[in-house]
Amino acid sequence: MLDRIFDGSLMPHGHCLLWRWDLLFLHLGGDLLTVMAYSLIPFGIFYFLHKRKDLNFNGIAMLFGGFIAFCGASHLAGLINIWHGYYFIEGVIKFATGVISIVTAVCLWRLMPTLISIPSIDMLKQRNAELESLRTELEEANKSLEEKVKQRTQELERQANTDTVTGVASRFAIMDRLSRCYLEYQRYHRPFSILMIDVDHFKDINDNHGHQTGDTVLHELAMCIASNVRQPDSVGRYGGEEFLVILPETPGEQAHELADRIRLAVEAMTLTSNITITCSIGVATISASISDDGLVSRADKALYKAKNAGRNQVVSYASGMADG
Ligand SMILES: Nc1nc2c(ncn2[C@@H]2O[C@H](COP(=O)(O)OP(=O)(O)OP(=O)(O)O)[C@@H](O)[C@H]2O)c(=O)[nH]1
Repeated sequence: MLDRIFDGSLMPHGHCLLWRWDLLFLHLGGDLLTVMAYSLIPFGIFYFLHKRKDLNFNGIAMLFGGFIAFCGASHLAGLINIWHGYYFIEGVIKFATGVISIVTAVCLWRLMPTLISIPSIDMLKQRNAELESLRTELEEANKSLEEKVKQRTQELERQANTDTVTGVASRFAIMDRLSRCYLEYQRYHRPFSILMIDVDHFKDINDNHGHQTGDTVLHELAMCIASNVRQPDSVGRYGGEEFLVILPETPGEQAHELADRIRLAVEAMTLTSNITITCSIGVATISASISDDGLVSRADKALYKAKNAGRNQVVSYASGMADG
């Protein structure tokens, strides 16, 4: 059997071409170029697949590469057979080429729907443009959402920091300011004072004129206090009819003077409800021995003293008063 396969004694193909140089040149040149090309193409395919591992056409590409390689081998056998008669080997190679070609063709047709569904460059460009416009829309929506969140956060912060009845700082905000003043005092030794202001007999206003009027009085009082302090000072509602004023860079004596100015201004105030009110004020100044809470407690003690002494007066905390 092997003898038959490797029997090169059959008539070489060159005899059919009558060994004419022009025919030999055409067959030889054509086959040689084809063999070279058919050897390079499979390598090109394998190199491409190696570089593009994301493509899922490995099977068909390998078949295609194999089919080309076998075609090249057929042409090579044809070349050899010009001088030798190995037609059996050429036949085997041709048959194998035929089989692999048919398999490749069948696989190609089966793959056709997938291949056709691969989007064209134009389709990809159009999809890309659609995605770009979608991205722009999303960015704009995101911007407007961020703006709304920012506005809402500012609004919530404003609500948390502002007392709704009086319009001055809420208890939370004024206590926060006090903590910061205290930290600054600890770090830079900047003195500051506080005033605790309380309306005298405010309960009577509520009882005689109603809660609504009471609210209006609190609002007008807050505005009066705010208009009598400097820009760096802070006014906040400590609770009920009590107001806390923080006076940065203000020693006790100046704070007392300012408190008395406020007291007089409140006394002279013309309220929309035609009521007159007075207030009592406790003054305390920071010192090394106390905390911010201790300072509030001292102002409360001084206020208590002012109330007990007959109201409508200012009392500064003195060391004789017991700390609360
Ligand atoms: N209208 C109004 N009244 C309030 C508010 N918060 C507290 N009050 C009232 O303020 C009054 C405080 O009364 P008291 O603590 O007895 O003090 P006072 O009547 O001012 O008497 P002295 O402080 O001792 O001069 C109470 O009647 C509370 O109901 C508020 O937001 N609005």
